[in-house]
Amino acid sequence: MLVVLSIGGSIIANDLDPERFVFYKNALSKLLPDHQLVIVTGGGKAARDYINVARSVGSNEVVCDFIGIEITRLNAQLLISAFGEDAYPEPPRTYKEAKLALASDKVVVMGGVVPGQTTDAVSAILAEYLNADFLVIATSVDGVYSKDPRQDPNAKRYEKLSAKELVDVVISTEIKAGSKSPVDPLAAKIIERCKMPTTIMDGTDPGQVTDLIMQENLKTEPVTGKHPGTRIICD
Ligand SMILES: Nc1ncnc2c1ncn2[C@@H]1O[C@H](COP(=O)(O)OP(=O)(O)OP(=O)(O)O)[C@@H](O)[C@H]1O
Ligand SMILES: O=c1ccn([C@@H]2O[C@H](COP(=O)(O)O)[C@@H](O)[C@H]2O)c(=O)[nH]1
Repeated sequence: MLVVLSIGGSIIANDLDPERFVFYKNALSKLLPDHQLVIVTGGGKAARDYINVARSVGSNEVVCDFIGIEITRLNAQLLISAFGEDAYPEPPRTYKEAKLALASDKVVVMGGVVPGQTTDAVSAILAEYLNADFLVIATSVDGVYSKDPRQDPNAKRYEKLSAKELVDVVISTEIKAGSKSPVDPLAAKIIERCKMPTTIMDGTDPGQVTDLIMQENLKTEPVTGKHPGTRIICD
């Protein structure tokens, strides 16, 4: 099964703890015999810090985005280092490079591609382009809520959403370098158009991410009977 996994920078790189990269690599390595993996890493705190400085000194949003992209690529390089020989040695800079890299049968890890989007959109576009079987967005929140749960304690968490409903929830997200959202609007629109089976979940425990991918592959139900995160239903 070909899986595209977006790992939020907030999950893997917020405090730049090397253990987080090794923790993720160890968990995901269990998938390698049966899965092809393309991983897209986000920028996390470092990206937001750099973007804030750039904005403060007068950079426009495109320049801020380019700076964010560089940080996401640095995080990709750290994860590549953790995977060692199992990973393609460089983060691809384009979608086409990613497809070529995948032919190596190694784990492909990359960051951002072009301004005006986030790494969520990169992962959704890659999933469509590569005809992936499953897209997982591992982020810092346990699913999609009716509103930002950090701003509104009454926000409702969705276990399932149609792709159209996902678009409606995230469409008002600001298109601004460093913006916070479980998925950006472009990613949601791409998931809708290509009907990509997708789960958006808390990525704090990479073991849960790995378990979910194995269950998806075997078409089995979780032992607990409860699916993690929010499942996007595409019909
Ligand atoms: N409708 C919503 N449902 C869930 N979370 C939301 C919603 N709207 C905004 N958020 C916020 O989005 C945040 C997740 O986005 P964030 O950009 O931090 O994640 P990431 O992609 O994992 O990391 P990074 O952007 O650093 O790579 C949550 O902490 C939450 O506060
Ligand atoms: O394709 C891309 C990917 C990222 N960016 C910019 O980088 C930051 C950090 O990425 P996250 O996915 O949010 O962690 C993002 O906010 C954008 O400013 C980009 O422009 N293009």
